[in-house]
Amino acid sequence: MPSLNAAVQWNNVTFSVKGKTIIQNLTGTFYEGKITTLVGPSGAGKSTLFKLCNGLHSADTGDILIAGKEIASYPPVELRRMVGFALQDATMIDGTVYENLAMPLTLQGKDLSEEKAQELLQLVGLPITISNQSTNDLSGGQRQKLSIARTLVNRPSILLLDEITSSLDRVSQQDIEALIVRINKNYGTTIVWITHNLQQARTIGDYTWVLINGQLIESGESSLLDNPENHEVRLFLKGDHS
Ligand SMILES: Nc1ncnc2c1ncn2[C@@H]1O[C@H](COP(=O)(O)OP(=O)(O)OP(=O)(O)O)[C@@H](O)[C@H]1O
Repeated sequence: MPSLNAAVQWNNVTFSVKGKTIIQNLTGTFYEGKITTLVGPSGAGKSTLFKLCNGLHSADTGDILIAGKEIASYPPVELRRMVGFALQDATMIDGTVYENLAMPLTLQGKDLSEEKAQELLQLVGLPITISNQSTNDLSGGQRQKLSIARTLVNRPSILLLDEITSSLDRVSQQDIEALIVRINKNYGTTIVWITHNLQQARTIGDYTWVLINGQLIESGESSLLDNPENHEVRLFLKGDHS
């Protein structure tokens, strides 16, 4: 394997809520500039990993290193800029496309130029003419594209995607998949993508993690999904686990 840098390094990370262990002694790497897909049964702890990764949760024990530095050493604002987060429901403020796009900068007391807004809309495949339209008029696929464009305003080096295509039709899904691959290739952005769609995990991922009961049961190149070594992973892939 060519030598790869760690964008996020997990060393023996454990995290509990109200006495219940949610992430157990997890060690692994999200590689810089690569797409890692994250699969596992419902409740396995996938979204919790993301919250640990952008500072919404703190590990009880173990270390999380981002670009080689302990996560707690980053000021929260810098961490949120470095680590972008897009969710399934693509929450919008009540306002125009432009206002939503500008929001990450507005919150920092900065402006988003018209040129930059247009560049981002074009990048994600939205017509620049919708800039002044209300987000209420957008389709599900358009909202998700806008949500992704909004995370790119801060030029994150790591992008966490939590089931961003699960409520979309097949065509919009493929559109978003192509967009994420484009972002990864054009900007070298490290992508981590939680998905319940195993076909998507296999085709989009360079690497895949299988998380079951808070444990990283198997990880490696995404082709592992064709022939996993672990019995529990085989059961999960057959649909016997969720
Ligand atoms: N704030 C909380 N308080 C109590 N339990 C929590 C909390 N957050 C998460 N959990 C529990 O932690 C476990 C992991 O949840 P998480 O949302 O990370 O799983 P997931 O793999 O992302 O699931 P899904 O695929 O259904 O989204 C679940 O059992 C959940 O109920």
